[in-house]
Amino acid sequence: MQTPYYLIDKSRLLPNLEKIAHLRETSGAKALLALKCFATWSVFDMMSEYMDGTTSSSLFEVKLGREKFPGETHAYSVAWAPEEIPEVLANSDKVIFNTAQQLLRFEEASRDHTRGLRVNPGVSTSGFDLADPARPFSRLGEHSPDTIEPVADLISGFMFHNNCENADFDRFDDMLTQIEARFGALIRRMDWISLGGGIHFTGEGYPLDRLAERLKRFAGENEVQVYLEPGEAAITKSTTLEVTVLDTLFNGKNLAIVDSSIEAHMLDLLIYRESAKMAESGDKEWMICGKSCLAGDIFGEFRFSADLTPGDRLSIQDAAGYTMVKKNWFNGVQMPAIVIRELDGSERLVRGFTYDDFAAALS
Ligand SMILES: Cc1ncc(COP(=O)(O)O)c(C=O)c1O
Ligand SMILES: NCCCCNCC[C@H](N)C(=O)O
Repeated sequence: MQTPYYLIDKSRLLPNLEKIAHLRETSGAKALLALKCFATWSVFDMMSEYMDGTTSSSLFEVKLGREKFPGETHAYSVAWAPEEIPEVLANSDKVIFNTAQQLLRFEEASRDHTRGLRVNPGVSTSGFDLADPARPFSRLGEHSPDTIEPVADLISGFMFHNNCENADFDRFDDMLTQIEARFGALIRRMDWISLGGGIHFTGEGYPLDRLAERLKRFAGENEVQVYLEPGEAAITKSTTLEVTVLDTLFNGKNLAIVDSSIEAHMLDLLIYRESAKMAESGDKEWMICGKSCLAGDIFGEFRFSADLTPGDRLSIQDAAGYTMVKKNWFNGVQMPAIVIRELDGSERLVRGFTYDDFAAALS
C-alpha cells in the first residue's frame, strides 16, 4: 500500500466499542458518536452495533449521521442559520439549541420536534484553554438557571459538555454533583440529559463500573434518559498514520523528513502543541519532520533501534481523533488515503485522494 495512509485497525477499535457497550448495558446510558472527532463512515457499520447513533456540530454532520449511521441522530450547532433549519429537522431526531434566543427564534419552525438546550455549568475539566467549554465568556450554552427557566417548557432535554480528555472519574463525579446542585430543579423537569463527550472512559484503568453506577444513579434520581457523546473515547488508539521516510539529514540532530505533514494530516497536535506518538524504542534519536514548508512541521522526537534511512516505514500512533476530519491540502501535500484493517487482518483501501481532489477543493 502506498503511503501516506491512515490505517484504521478494527481489532484495535473493538476494545473501545466493547467498553462502550458494557457501559450502556450497566448504566442505561445511550452513546452517540461525536462526528466532529471522527466521521470516517466506512467503519460506521461496525460502530453502530455498539453505539446508539451520532451527534453533530453542523448541518452536514447531521446529514452524514442520518445517512451513514443507523440509530438516533442528534443535531447540535453553536448557531443554526435560518436556512438550515428545515434540513436539520428533516434529518434529526432531536435538535439542540445553544442559546435560549436560538430556541425562541426557531420555536415555531421546530415545534413538532424533540428539542433541547445546551447548558454551560461553568465548571469544566480541560488542560487546554482552547478546548475549555467553561472558559471565561464562553459562548457554549446558557449559563444561568434564570435564563433557562422561562424556556424550560419548550424543551425536553439539556446537553452539558464540560469535559475534555478527562481520565479522572472523581473529578467527573464532583462536577456532576455541582451540576445537580445548580441545575437539579430544571434537570428534573426534563426527559433526557446529554453529558457530552470528553470522558476518557475507554482508557487503561478507568473505573468503568463506578462511572456506570454514577450515571445510573443520576438517571434514576432525576428520572431522565442519559446520553453520552464520546468522540475520542470511541476511537482512541485504533488508528495509525503510515508514512515513509523520504530524506534524512543531520543538523545538530538527526532529522528524517516523511511523506506527510503534521500541519495537514494531524493538525490537532500542532494546535495543542503536543508530540505525535511512536511505538518504537531504542537508543537512536531522530526528529520526525513533515514535508510541508512550515518550519515547525515536526511530529516529534523519538528513539529507534536503528538509524533511519530513506524508504523506512513509520507508524504514527493514535491517529484517528480530530485528524481525518481536519486534514487539509496545505502545500498540496498528498492527502493520506484511508485503509481499513479488517478483523481477519486483511487490509482494504476505502478512499484515495488524487490531484483532481486537490484541484476540486478550490476554483
Ligand atoms: C458537544 C460535544 N460533544 C462531544 C464532543 C466530543 O468530545 P471528545 O472527542 O473529547 O469525546 C465534543 C468535543 O468538542 C463536544 O463539543
Ligand atoms: N489532545 C489535545 C486536546 C484535544 C481536544 N479535544 C477536542 C475538542 C473537545 N472535544 C472540545 O470540547 O472542544
